[in-house]
Amino acid sequence: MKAYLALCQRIIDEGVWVNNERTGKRCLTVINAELQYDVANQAFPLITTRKSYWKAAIAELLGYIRGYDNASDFRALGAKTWDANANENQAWLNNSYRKGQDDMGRVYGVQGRSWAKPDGGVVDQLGKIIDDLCRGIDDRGEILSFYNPGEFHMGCLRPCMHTHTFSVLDGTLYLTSYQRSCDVPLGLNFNQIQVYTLLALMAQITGLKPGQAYHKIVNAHIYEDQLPLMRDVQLKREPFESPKLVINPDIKSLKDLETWVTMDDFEVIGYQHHEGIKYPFSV
Ligand SMILES: Nc1nc(=O)c2c([nH]1)NC[C@@H]1CN(c3ccc(C(=O)N[C@@H](CCC(=O)O)C(=O)O)cc3)CN21
Ligand SMILES: O=c1ccn([C@H]2C[C@H](O)[C@@H](COP(=O)(O)O)O2)c(=O)[nH]1
Repeated sequence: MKAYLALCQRIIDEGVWVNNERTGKRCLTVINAELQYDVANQAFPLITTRKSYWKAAIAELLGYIRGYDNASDFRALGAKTWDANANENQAWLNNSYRKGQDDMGRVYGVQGRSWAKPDGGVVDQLGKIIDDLCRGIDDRGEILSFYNPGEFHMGCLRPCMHTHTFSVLDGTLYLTSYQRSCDVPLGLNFNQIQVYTLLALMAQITGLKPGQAYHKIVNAHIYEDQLPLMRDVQLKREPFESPKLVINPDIKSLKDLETWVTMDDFEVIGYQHHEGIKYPFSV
């Protein structure tokens, strides 16, 4: 939580204004931020200086794991977060690849579970990683990449958190996650939860011990219409102690995650937080 607040303060102190053509807004921007989450010691990085909708963040992650390409599937799990990108962005609405209401196209989990091979067939990147890790194998290429430039034109948004690399050392699983673009007030609140939970879940289903999760961000920004709320409200508050995330221990495989897991299988204990803040969202 301290690292999150330090990044917000750094953007305010050192950020440079950048015009963003896609959203038509200006962003106060810094380059390069590195966060680390201690999954081994269950230090769940949940924001406490405002109410965080952590279940929606985990629902989003579960949707990526399942390879969802439709905002209605995310809604059914408990995340409304893809509604706007699927249905309100004019460039995507005009795109001939869009298959109708709620379609997100070939984004995130679609690439993670069924990356199209040039000679036909698909690659299930996540399935391969889990098979390897279950056998204690780290081939130094346990990489889950959503970043497929050849198919950007077939999706509503390029992935922001685009690559997750898993590593095993002495029976302990590590995760390094890379993010090219980060909406710090809204997106990072979710992305921190997702990086932590992805490592915790992968360790649980592969029988490895969870270690550290390293989160590397390139462009970290605050949109101009979010700045007053961040500077004058959220950053004036004192953080509370980190809560704990409890994951149902019956989740033991990728199949479990794909079939019966719901948000009821996740619980947060001891979440003390300040009042909610509604940040503007840019489509
Ligand atoms: N501009 C922008 N920022 C993002 O963070 C973002 C995108 N676009 N597009 C793709 C996904 C969708 N994500 C989102 C979308 C919405 C919220 C959001 O509105 N969060 C609110 C309420 C959440 C709820 O009620 O469930 C929040 O206060 O955190 C968060 C992340 C992250 N991504
Ligand atoms: O997981 C996510 C997904 C998206 N974001 C933010 C980062 C940017 O503000 C927008 C994406 O815009 P681009 O023009 O494609 O960079 O969404 C995030 O923070 N986390």
